[in-house]
Amino acid sequence: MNDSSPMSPVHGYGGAQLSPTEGVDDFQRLHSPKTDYSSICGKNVLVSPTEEQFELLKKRLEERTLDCRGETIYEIGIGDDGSDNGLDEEEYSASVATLQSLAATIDADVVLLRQRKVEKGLAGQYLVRKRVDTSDFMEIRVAVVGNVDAGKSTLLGVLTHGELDNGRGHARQRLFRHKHEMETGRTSSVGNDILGFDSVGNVVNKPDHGTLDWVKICEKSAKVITFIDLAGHERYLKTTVFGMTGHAPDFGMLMIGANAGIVGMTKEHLGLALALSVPVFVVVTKIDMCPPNVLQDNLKLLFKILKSQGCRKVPVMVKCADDVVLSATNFVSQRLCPIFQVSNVTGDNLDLLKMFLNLLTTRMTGQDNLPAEFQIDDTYSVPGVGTVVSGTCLQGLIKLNDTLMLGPDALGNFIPIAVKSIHRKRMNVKEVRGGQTASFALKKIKRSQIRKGMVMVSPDIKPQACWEFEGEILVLHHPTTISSRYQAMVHCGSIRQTASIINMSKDCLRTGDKAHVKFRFIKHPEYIRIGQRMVFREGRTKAVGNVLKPITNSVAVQLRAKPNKMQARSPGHSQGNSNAALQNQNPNVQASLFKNGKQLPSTEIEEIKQNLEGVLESSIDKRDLRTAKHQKRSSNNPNAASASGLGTGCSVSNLPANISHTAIKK
Ligand SMILES: Nc1nc2c(ncn2[C@@H]2O[C@H](COP(=O)(O)OP(=O)(O)OP(=O)(O)O)[C@@H](O)[C@H]2O)c(=O)[nH]1
Repeated sequence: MNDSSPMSPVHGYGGAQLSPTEGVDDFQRLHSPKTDYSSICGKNVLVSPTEEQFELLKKRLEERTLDCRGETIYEIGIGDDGSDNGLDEEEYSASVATLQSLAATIDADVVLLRQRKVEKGLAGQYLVRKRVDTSDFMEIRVAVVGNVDAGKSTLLGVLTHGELDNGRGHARQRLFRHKHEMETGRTSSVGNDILGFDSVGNVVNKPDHGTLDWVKICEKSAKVITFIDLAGHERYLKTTVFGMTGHAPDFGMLMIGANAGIVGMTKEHLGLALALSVPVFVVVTKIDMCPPNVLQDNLKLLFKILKSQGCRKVPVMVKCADDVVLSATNFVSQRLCPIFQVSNVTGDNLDLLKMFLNLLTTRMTGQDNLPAEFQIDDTYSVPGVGTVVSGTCLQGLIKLNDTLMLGPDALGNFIPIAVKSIHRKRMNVKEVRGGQTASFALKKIKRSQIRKGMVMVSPDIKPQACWEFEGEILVLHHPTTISSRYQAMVHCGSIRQTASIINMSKDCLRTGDKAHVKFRFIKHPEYIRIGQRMVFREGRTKAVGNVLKPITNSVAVQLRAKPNKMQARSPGHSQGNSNAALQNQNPNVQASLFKNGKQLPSTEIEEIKQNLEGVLESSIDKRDLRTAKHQKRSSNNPNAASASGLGTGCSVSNLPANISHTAIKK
């Protein structure tokens, strides 16, 4: 059955997935035995279906709701080929009645979204959503971005607390998490706010004296929107990038103040969402206080930017309920960019925005039978509970008391760990599945052993950490050129670590260049997956791309870690930072290179080096390289010619003895 058939979801709804699970569902669907739905293709099938057709219709409905985590949108009165559209009033009512009985069999409600006159009568779109299950709900994550003062926190305050703003920051007060945020009115951290909808699309948030009870909201909701409130100020860009990558948002809500227009970080945030393939919708706030000509000029510029080559979006101004349905049902296609104009003070168009949020559907629809993967974005130590980690389940199903592999630690190891309890939005649950965020209380582990960027995965995955990985990047901005050894922060999922370029397919990269690049993390190994989106940035320098290949077969030792003060004072460090870095990275080496605070004689170091042959890889920083080159020149040793390969990360064992030795000594 194709998408335009009378009993099929609207085209594009619920289709796209995030990269980690991309393709898996489709593959399984294509290869599982298919049911033949050809007998329920006609636009009249709902008018009076036979028993057999009814069963097929029910099966189809169940499949579709399962696919979209509990809901789907149906079209009534649209023929397969699109040429014979519409039903007369009687047929239409009979079809709606059939849809309602079908929905009742799967414990779902039916809500009319949009009805219209077509060539031969009526056609309509209906939302079929499973009724509330007090222990489960669909979760959609929306990252809220935009320049400082665009009204992000205010809008979230108004949406989640149901009270309008006074134009002087009243509504945002409840959302601030830090004293300095209260004082300055600026968001600095990644915050979460939730908005719950029941099965018929009503908002369930009911603040009690200004406070929201998350558990109550979740119990009453069929769908919960989690807003990831990000900082607008440039100073907090690192945190904002982390929010966009680490919290795996389904959508981005770009906020623009009507009077200020596209200023400051607006373009930066839009570019970030585009780079991470997060579909974006725009909310223009403060329309109550903006002169019409300024608003028009700013909207004109917004349209121009969205349509430009870099964005290639189709902007759609949402002015009525029909526009909402059309844009929500076609939104995941990523081309469409719905634009709302709202006021947090007068409440103008907030209904349309709420309706749109109610219709958004998750982009992660992974299957439960895939091996579980959970990325950690925060850690806590909760009195009486112990160590708690929060994050997003990227795929699979995690149940209470499951044992998962947690890691990688500084040595790249994963350890088995049991899940003691699971919370979703502060609600105690027994399981969490792909696309949902959760917090786990863990057994027998200290908070200090866990960091953001670690993962918890099913032992079936046999996870491996990597120091190095290959990626394909596009440089969005760099004032001059990027060459080998350039270091910047890699953001990839919840990983946030400086990495250096060890080699690349071009000599140097300028703004707009694409290249195949090999990266090396400088502090510790990480768990990354093929196809993950990544951002590589330092200040305003920015490159985006994909992970092509984690290099998991070697535990590379880094010789370029910055010496910390302790190391600088250590006797070994007075002879160079390389040994200190070796110490940092590998306790096996740590024990051996220094004894009683004194560096071992070079012969012994050489011996250790040989023992580690085939295991350790090293990179040598600029200073080491210079020293190596200097040594090469002064000794005029023909073997030293291979030192030119140092920049690409030779292994210690491959280096000519004098050079590796010198590098270690230096
Ligand atoms: N008149 C009017 N004022 C608004 C509206 N929305 C927000 N404001 C005011 O704009 C100011 C800034 O709003 P915030 O919500 O703090 O802006 P923000 O985007 O969250 O700023 P950061 O947290 O620093 O990124 C506050 O004083 C709000 O009261 C609106 O629709 N109309």
